[in-house]
Amino acid sequence: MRAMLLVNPKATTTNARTRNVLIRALGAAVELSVEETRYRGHAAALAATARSKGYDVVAVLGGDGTINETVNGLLNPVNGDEVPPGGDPSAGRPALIVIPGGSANVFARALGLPNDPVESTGAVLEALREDRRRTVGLGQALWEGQSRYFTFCSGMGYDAEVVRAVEGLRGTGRKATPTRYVNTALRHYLATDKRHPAMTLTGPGIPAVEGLFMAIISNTSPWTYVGNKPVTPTPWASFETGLDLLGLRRMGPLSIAAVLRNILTQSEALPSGRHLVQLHDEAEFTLTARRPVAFQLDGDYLGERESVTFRATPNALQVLV
Ligand SMILES: Nc1ncnc2c1ncn2[C@@H]1O[C@H](COP(=O)(O)OP(=O)(O)OP(=O)(O)O)[C@@H](O)[C@H]1O
Repeated sequence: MRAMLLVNPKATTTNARTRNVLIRALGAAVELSVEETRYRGHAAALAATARSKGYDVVAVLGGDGTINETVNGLLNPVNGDEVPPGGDPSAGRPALIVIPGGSANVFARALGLPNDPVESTGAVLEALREDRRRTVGLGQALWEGQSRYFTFCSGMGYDAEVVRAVEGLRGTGRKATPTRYVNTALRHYLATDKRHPAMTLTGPGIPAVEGLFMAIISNTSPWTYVGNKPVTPTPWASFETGLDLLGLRRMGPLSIAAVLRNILTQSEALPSGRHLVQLHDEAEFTLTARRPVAFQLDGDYLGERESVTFRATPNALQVLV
């Protein structure tokens, strides 16, 4: 079995020691080549190369950003590999292995891996030995002629504004800790527009909903973690179903407090409230906005957008887990 290991040396919790442990362990199990990512977007290019060269596995040591790039590289179409009708699209792509080396590691943890690179290495070695694969669906966001896949979530509105603010802080050298996210979210709540909702939700077979301030789009649950605590605004979302959505039509302190109480304390029940909009297991929907609204995907800020379509991509990848 041929595997390419992609290491982001700049990811928050990746260091030379875990990198070496992983290289030794994986190298004993498969024919391994190792690549370090050198710049933003490099993981996507390397993963696309691994796919076109017929590698069986692409392993990633890094955070959710590097995993997102890798997945997008793996899903790039390669000439002549169209899936026959009824075929399994995941079968023609290298399988994915993830080892958490970032700050939040939501994708790895949502797959059930321990949030520790050495322990996760043990778990994926066992999966390799037993050829234990899970086929997962992905989300896809499409806007202005562009598209990008996401592994766990996307969002428009307040949560994307918080992602943008944290990215700004990281640009000044500060790390993205859970405390920094929470503090930034609290501070930014005072600044965000709580009076003029901009978004409308539409989709095939979905009654149009106007007046949304923010929307969380999920491909799995949890949406994120605060430390070890899962945060579950869309508790029914899963890698095996279509996309879920939680939209907010009010941003007042009481409405927000009720949502926070729900999503921090309940893990299985849907958040309740008349100001909430919920979708479960949908194939496609679109958010349009009457002014540009902040947009994020797998925790990566992608600018302000006026219309984004979200689409489920079933059976996109096999993950060794
Ligand atoms: N050598 C590099 N120098 C600078 N940036 C890099 C390099 N390699 C990859 N990147 C970029 O770093 C970004 C963040 O990396 P990654 O997601 O792996 O770690 P993280 O930010 O610590 O984790 P998380 O996404 O969980 O917060 C990625 O989007 C990737 O494009």
